[in-house]
Amino acid sequence: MTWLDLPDDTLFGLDNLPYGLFSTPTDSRRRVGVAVGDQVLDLAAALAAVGSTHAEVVDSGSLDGLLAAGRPAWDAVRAELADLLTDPARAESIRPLLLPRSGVHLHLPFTVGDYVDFYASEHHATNLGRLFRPDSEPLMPNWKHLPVGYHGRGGTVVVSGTPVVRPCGQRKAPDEAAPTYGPSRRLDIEAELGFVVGTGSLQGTRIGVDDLADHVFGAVIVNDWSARDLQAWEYVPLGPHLGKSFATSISPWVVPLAALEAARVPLPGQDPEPLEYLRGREDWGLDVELVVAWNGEEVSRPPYREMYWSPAQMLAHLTVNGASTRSGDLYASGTVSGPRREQRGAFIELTWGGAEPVTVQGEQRTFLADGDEVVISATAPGVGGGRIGFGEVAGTVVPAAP
Ligand SMILES: O=C(O)/C=C/C(=O)CC(=O)CC(=O)O
Ligand SMILES: [Ca+2]
Ligand SMILES: [Mg+2]
Repeated sequence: MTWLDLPDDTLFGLDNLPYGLFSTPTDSRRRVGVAVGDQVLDLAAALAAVGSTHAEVVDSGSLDGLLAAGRPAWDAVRAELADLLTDPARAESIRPLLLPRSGVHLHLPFTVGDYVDFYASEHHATNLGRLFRPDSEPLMPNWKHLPVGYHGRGGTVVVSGTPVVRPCGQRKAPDEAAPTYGPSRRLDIEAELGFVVGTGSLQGTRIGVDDLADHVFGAVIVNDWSARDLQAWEYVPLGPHLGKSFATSISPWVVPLAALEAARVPLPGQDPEPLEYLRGREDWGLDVELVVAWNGEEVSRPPYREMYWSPAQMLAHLTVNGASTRSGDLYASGTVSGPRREQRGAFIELTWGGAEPVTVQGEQRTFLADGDEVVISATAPGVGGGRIGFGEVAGTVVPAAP
């Protein structure tokens, strides 16, 4: 029991305790915070107040220090947090270190290293295959043998709330004779989960499929903004490039892996059986439900539990060739889509390439217009039987640069 006055149905109870980076209007220092109820706890100050040896590691102006500190430190800090929020003797010293969340500004919580995006939803991959390659089998022959992915652009990962400038580039519709240059006419979203690497791995080594917990610190919601017209023209034969590299938004709270234990579910099933290096004890999926709101109206609920490849398989595959990983690396699942239309995590699927508009605030819509706002939120079962929240990742489209 906590001495805090938390509503029973809070998505930010003691079973969650996600980490972020905040400043306030009167104090511009960037401080690591922990979301609890509708408040944020100044973590370094709280750990210092209880004489924790970990106070310094979280006092570096970002989550970088804690990420690099490794699993024993992550577990210890979480245990200390649970202790100081439940021990009534701590209430007096900790209470002043809690601020209303509504009054703080949230920043990109860690320095993003390398960014990889997978393609782990069978439903999404099948839909996109049909839309992009109508004359071929929707799934390529490799798709059920390895988690398909590509290396993205870590430097353009931004925190929720950052405006997204409509990208320009080469576009060529199938009925056009030649490409033209200009603002994307088919700007889209991709609702995904992202996994944050805390402890990296050396070049020439690999991370085993059972070793996820030694490396992954936690998870965020990702919106992988995608310009479908740029993508369709540029992607053969090397894959996603400028159509996806202009902005990728993440939610400001990193939900620790420990908070997701009650959300673990078996994978929907893999056939054929994957190769040995992709088979392990950690082959769980996650029962995370995403909600996509377009200009304030819910348009879809992508279910993460439907994902074909597990977070552990994606990490094992990412390093199986000996590629190193670094603290702050981010790998995303790929668009989360379920079998039903209202479970699709990208508008290109939801509107079937623009042919079947959806009604948003009374208007028939296909791709994103300037001024549109997309908010993706997510929740999961919590350890205590309730639910935990990831918060949200929001972004508003602003007109292309002149
Ligand atoms: O199938 C294609 O050519 C394209 C696929 C995507 O755009 C999806 C992607 O970036 C990975 C994902 O988010 O699932
Ligand atoms: Ca993507
Ligand atoms: Mg709860």
